[in-house]
Amino acid sequence: MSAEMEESESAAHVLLLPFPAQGHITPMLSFAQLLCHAGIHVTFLSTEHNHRLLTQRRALSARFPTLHFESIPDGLPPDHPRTIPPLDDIVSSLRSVTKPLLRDLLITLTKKDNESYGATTTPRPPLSCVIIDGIMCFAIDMAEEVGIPVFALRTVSACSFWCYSCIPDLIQQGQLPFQDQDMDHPIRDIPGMEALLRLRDLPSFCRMPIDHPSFKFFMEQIEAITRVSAIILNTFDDLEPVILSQIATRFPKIYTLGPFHALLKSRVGDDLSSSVSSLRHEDRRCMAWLDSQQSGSVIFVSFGSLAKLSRVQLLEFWHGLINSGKPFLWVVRSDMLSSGQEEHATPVELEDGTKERGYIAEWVPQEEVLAHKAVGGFWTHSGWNSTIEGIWAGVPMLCWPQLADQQVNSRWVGEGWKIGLDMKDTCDRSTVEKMVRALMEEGDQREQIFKSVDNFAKLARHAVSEDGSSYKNLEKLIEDLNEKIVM
Ligand SMILES: O=c1ccn([C@@H]2O[C@H](COP(=O)(O)OP(=O)(O)O[C@H]3O[C@H](CO)[C@@H](O)[C@H](O)[C@H]3O)[C@@H](O)[C@H]2O)c(=O)[nH]1
Ligand SMILES: C[C@H]1CC[C@@H]2C(C(=O)O)=CO[C@@H](O)[C@@H]21
Repeated sequence: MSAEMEESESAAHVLLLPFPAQGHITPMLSFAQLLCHAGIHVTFLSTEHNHRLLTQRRALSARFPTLHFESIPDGLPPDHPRTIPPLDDIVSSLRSVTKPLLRDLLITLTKKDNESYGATTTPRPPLSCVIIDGIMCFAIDMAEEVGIPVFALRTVSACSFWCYSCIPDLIQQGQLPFQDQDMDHPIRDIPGMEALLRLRDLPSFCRMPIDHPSFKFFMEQIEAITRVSAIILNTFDDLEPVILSQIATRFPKIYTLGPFHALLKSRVGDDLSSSVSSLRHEDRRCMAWLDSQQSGSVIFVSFGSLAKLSRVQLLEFWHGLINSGKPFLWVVRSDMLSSGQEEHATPVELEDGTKERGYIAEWVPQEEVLAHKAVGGFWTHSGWNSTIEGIWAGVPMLCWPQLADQQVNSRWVGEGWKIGLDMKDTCDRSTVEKMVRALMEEGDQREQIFKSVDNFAKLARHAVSEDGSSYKNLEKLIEDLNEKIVM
């Protein structure tokens, strides 16, 4: 046996299982690169559909020889739109089709002579750990059956994760479900955020009846994740210290490694493209448009990869933006309009206002956009990746949350960290105009927000530096994974 082989057999081999959506694949792939950079073998298991869309995977494997991409069917027919929500189709096919196939794969990968498995050429040591997305808990059964330790990477903020974890308590106390109640009613019983949340700030599924399949899905995940050996979070200690200590009362092992994209740059180097995990084609011409704008003048508008707008909402947002008089770069995905909402002619004042001071793109290199000096504000749906990217870039945020954790994040942005304004549950053009002006125009409010986000941006830089918490936690995780090798 060659020396290289011996070395590779003594390394850890981890299987990563992301939930099949952009906001979950991006952090999982950054995490994969961090592990590979430390010499750990990673099998990155995507659904066949997303595997095909990850066009940069060959370049990534060339850069990280211990990164192995594999794919598995999601069980949906080829012509299924795979839009989420709704969750029902994907969740039930993952359980019925993917789960048994995963079991077979785990059995194969844990064998000592699995080197020839799959299309990759670099040999892999036997699998020693599975790290699932924290909402792919069906995989815990399979890993337990095969006898491999399971960790969970939760792609939401610590505050959202904690809030989810406390939902069974709120149900037991009779605070949930709620009906016809004042949405500003305070929720006082989530330890660590006693005076902060109102009913409207709870995860969006709390607005559903508790027998709704999506509510049940989240409850199952909340329960199942308590079985994993460790939790990995894309946050940093100085951002959510109180909440992290609350989480530690229920989850004894937590690794906070965020912001992942920044830790990756700090560990691996600055030449990494932030777009390697993109499932969509990016319109890079927006960068030249930004170059032509004044410093701090542009509001960047992006609602992530899943949010849907009705035509009425889209028009209200558009009117509000135009009426604010601010230059804007807006990501309008072709699948963003809710189905059943036909296209109509666009009002001429919107066409003209956009030509004058707007740029609409299908998808952009968001991290680069946020780092551009022309960008002075970020109107976001408060997805966690966008929020932590916004914090890293030190850009004040305007929040319009829609789904799941976004309701919690936006409350923390507005009232917890005071790094932005929360516009949840409203979308009329005059509110939009007022909020955009408040975010972008000089004044006490903007100054306070800017100071606060700048402070967190500095703390984030410290976290990923050599003596920072995320950097050190990664070292600890690598050490722990290397100790878990099944020989
Ligand atoms: O034009 C764009 C728009 C977005 N992005 C990137 O796409 C990701 C979007 O992630 P996120 O902001 O978290 O939004 P979603 O795609 O909506 O993510 C889902 O997954 C997240 C992680 O679990 C949750 O926090 C969100 O609520 C959930 O909707 C980010 O990395 C963005 O940089 C681009 O690169 N270009
Ligand atoms: C479509 C949603 C299912 C749960 C995911 C989520 C989470 O709590 O992890 C947040 O928003 C969406 O990405 C997912």
